Amino acid sequence: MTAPEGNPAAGGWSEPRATALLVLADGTVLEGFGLGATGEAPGEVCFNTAMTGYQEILTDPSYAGQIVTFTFPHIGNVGVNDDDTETVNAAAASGVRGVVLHAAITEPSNWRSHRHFDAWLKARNIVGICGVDTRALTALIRDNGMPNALLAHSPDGVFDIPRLQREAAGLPDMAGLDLVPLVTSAQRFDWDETPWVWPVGYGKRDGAAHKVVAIDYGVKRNILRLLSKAGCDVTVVPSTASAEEILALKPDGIFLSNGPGDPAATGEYAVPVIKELLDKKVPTFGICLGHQMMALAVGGQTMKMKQGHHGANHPVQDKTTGKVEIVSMNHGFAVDPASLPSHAVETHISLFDGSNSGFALTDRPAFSVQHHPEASPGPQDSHYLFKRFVEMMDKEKAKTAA
Ligand SMILES: NC(=O)CC[C@H](N)C(=O)O
Repeated sequence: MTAPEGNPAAGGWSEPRATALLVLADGTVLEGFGLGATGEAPGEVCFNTAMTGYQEILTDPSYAGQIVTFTFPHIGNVGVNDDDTETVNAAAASGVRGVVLHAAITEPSNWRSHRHFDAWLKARNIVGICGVDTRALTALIRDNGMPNALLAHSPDGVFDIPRLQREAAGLPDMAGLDLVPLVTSAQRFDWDETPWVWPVGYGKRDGAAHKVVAIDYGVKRNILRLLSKAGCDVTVVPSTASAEEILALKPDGIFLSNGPGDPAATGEYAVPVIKELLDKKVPTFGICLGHQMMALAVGGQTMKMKQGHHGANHPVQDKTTGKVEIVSMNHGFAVDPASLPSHAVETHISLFDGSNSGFALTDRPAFSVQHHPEASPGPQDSHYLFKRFVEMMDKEKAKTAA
């Protein structure tokens, strides 16, 4: 345990007392200092290598059921603001369960900051720990995979360690977990009557708007923003919407969102709907979980990754153009490219490990990517994919008009 400088909870350098523990499923206990909400948070521990964007990461509903370890040591020092939250659905306020930091949170120093990061974590009920050797924890995840853990924060420093170890060992595996119900919207939002409708005129192209139905498996705000900016009228429907309900909205295109958990666990309700929509040849674009579910819908398979991809500087190659893009990634499952049928052509690959990062159908207007083209970790290399989706809808519309 490293006593973080300036942390009042540390009790000075001489006798720091742990006020938080990260208890891994194998019984390993990492001691540190509590921050954010108090209490106990169960989850799968992953690491994220991004140096910026902690607010976007911690409000991305795809992290539901997970505890995020930041490899970057200083997190929280630019505070939090009201604009960068990725959660759209208020009910999904605490997708992520916990946060593991190296250094203590400092006073915010940024002109955009509205709030102290620690107060924000508390308000969103996210349990946190700092003072952890996050390099060692990351190396452990790299070598052994993402472990389940209980993150306990108790300001009085009293912990029942054997119970925490027992409970951590008994947590369910992420593989097989459908976490979409935790984060999806509860009902369909009518285009004209919902605050989710992006204001008319917000970055829209003149005329020629496409009506896009976005299926919300835990959608990120910036995806809706960029769809809107690319010229789409967006209606958000819950993950349980039927193909019939969706088709009744007469969409020019379908968007399949990102989301948490195991894509294969959504096979009962989401995948058959996607299959039906694809069979109707409605132009379709999927991101991350949406990409994985689209692969399942065409008969492909997904698999659990060992350490997953969570970061903001992953190189991906667009095989259709040869171009390399620097992208944000956040996934613990991946599409097995060998399982894809012959009418699904791999379009993108991760240059870190060669894993699949996108495919397109050759017999239907549909494509999807594993990475996050909406994210802007500095580079905005993948924003062109929204344009590609709009051009696909333009083409399909021209076909039906002809
Ligand atoms: N960002 C996402 O949509 C994540 C997809 C899926 N839950 C995974 O971990 O692979």
